[in-house]
Amino acid sequence: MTKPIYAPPIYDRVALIGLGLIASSMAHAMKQSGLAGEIVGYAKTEDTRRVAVEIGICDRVFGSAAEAVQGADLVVLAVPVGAMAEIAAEIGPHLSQGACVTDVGSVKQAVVDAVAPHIPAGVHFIPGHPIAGTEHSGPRSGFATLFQNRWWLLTPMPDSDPKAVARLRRLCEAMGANVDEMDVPHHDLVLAVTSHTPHLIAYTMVGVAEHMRRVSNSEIIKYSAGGFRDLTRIAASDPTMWRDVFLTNKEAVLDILGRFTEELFMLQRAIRMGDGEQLHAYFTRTRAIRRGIIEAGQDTAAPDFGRAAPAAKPGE
Ligand SMILES: NC(=O)C1=CN([C@@H]2O[C@H](COP(=O)(O)OP(=O)(O)OC[C@H]3O[C@@H](n4cnc5c(N)ncnc54)[C@H](O)[C@@H]3O)[C@@H](O)[C@H]2O)C=CC1
Ligand SMILES: O=C(O)C(=O)Cc1ccc(O)cc1
Repeated sequence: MTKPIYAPPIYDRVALIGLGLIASSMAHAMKQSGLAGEIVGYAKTEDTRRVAVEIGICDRVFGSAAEAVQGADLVVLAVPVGAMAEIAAEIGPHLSQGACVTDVGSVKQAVVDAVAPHIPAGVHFIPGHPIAGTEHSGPRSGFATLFQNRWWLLTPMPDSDPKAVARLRRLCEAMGANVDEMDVPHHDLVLAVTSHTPHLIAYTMVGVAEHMRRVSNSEIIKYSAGGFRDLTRIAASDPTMWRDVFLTNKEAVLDILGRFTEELFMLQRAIRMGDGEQLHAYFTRTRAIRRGIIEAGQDTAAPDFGRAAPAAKPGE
């Protein structure tokens, strides 16, 4: 039998700030492959801290972020984007020299603006974003394979130390992700197209169904066909997280939403005019995009991840 090869951990002590879906998935992935010497955590509530120790995602937990980051060589900010500034201000004076601070926020410019001013000289700040998730939240919703074959975008600062970036890249890759580097404004525009506006459309469509009093709620559940069902999964995503995404990536989302509305009006007109040729040509182009995603091996459907993971208990 071949012996497993144990590589040394990439970081000696990782501090996870916020212990929800992404932090707990990172913890599971790091534990599984021995990527961190020790994992410590901070969560706002006593209940979440207790769960984190109970399910083994943290070796130690702290009641303040300031305490949790002390002595850590990697600090991961895994809270909603709107909470980053407050956390960064709290941890800034307690960061160790040479440590790396990263985050997993879905928007990057707002995080850079919120966090960078609080990072002292001698500490590396390398923002990041795993393009992987589910509609679940809380410490129990995480699982080790979440990042497998998914993109993890890093948006290093212009003066980021290449060695610190390479080390963080190594961690993301060891958790199964493919890593790309991108500049911050480009990240926010790309994600507005691929993630943020689609979520808004899902929220809207489910809202429309809810407002249609002619169709009772029981009928919506009973007859929900594939398309609507998929949208309800997305529309079940965490309200705080998504409120923050739309408030902080406002310009890019409004830009894409404007384009979306123009296309929608164009399709609406084609339907009214009975222009089947235009509808067929349009749907043929969109089908090619879907096939391209599958050929690129990027269709690791989130609904399966959701089913694989136990749902979080309320309040976690
Ligand atoms: N859920 C997803 O699918 C993905 C989320 N992200 C990003 O990851 C980050 C974390 O998201 P999840 O892990 O999904 O969230 P989650 O809701 O599962 O966990 C968030 C954690 O932050 C804590 N928290 C919230 N507000 C706080 C505050 N003011 N101070 C201290 N702690 C606070 C919560 O108590 C919880 O422990 C967000 O910035 C989100 O944009 C990135 C990729 C995917
Ligand atoms: O659940 C899904 O389908 C997602 O789209 C997950 C997701 C949510 C937010 C992100 O910033 C990245 C990925």
